[in-house]
Amino acid sequence: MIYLNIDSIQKTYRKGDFVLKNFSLKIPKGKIISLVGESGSGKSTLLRIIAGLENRDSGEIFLENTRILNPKENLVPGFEEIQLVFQEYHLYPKSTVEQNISRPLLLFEKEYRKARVEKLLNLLGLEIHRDKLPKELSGGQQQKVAIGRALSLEPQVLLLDEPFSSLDTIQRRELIAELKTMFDQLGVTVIFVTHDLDDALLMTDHLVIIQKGKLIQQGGAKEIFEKPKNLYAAKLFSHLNPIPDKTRTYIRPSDVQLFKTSGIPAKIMERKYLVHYNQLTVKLPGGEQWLIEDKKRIFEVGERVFLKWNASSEIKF
Ligand SMILES: Nc1ncnc2c1ncn2[C@@H]1O[C@H](COP(=O)(O)OP(=O)(O)OP(=O)(O)O)[C@@H](O)[C@H]1O
Repeated sequence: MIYLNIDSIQKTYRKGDFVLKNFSLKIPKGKIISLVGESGSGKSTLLRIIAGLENRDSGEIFLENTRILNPKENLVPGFEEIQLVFQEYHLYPKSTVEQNISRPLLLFEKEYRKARVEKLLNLLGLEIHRDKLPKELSGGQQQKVAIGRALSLEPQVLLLDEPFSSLDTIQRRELIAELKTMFDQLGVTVIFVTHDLDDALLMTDHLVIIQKGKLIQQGGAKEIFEKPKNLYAAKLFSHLNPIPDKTRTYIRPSDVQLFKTSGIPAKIMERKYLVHYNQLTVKLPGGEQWLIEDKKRIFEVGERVFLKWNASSEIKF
């Protein structure tokens, strides 16, 4: 059943310059999706519109049967049921972790407030930090507090706008894995915005790809990897080598095999030691440069190699 219904949203900041174009997305209750797109593609604008914090030019947002009002229609913009978390934590610097999380609950009964804060401290693994000030926490811990505060009001929808981009890779990956488990336990519906596909996939396998304000493709990661709708969606997953003499046809570096004796000849121009393979830049007879993966790490710069691939791995648009 559709829970969050984003229907034909259009948005311009300047006349004629569409930031969101006819954007529609239907999300079931409790689903976690990752919204992926490059900088400037309209992701933050979309989240602010969903949260009722930004006016849309046309289109509607419904949370079940409740229409999300534009800020201009609402005395106090925003909705308790939909919480937005940004990269900047905006914690109260002179309040402890516990106080930061319980702050939105000031008008609630003491018993409820206490129980809710305990639950979140526990779920977020922050009990031992409860009396610390934000400046005594790591970036990841501070972001957990911000998420705890956003969750204190028991929102139905949590919108995460690149909240982990200031953290280092290891911190970020651990936090995403932890939070994903927590979101599943709470049954909260989540839209996670990122431009990093690895982060997106750690959170969920369900991707929504946005390009220049338009929804390009959505679905499971495997499905999009195997059948990308356009070059942009395909390139999110890996580099693409254009196949000479075949228009708009590409091959992924991971799908090219390297041989010492037969295949398409190429010369190794550059070699980079990456975590899982050596990345080779090779030059084809026509002068095209391709990226190739040498998984056995056996080829040297200057050597000649021969390339082969399965026609079924070619990607055509
Ligand atoms: N308040 C604003 N006034 C005018 N233009 C804006 C405003 N906010 C965003 N824009 C423009 O709208 C476009 C989309 O911006 P938005 O921040 O939504 O993209 P994004 O995908 O979230 O980018 P990023 O990943 O860099 O945060 C950009 O061209 C941006 O310059």
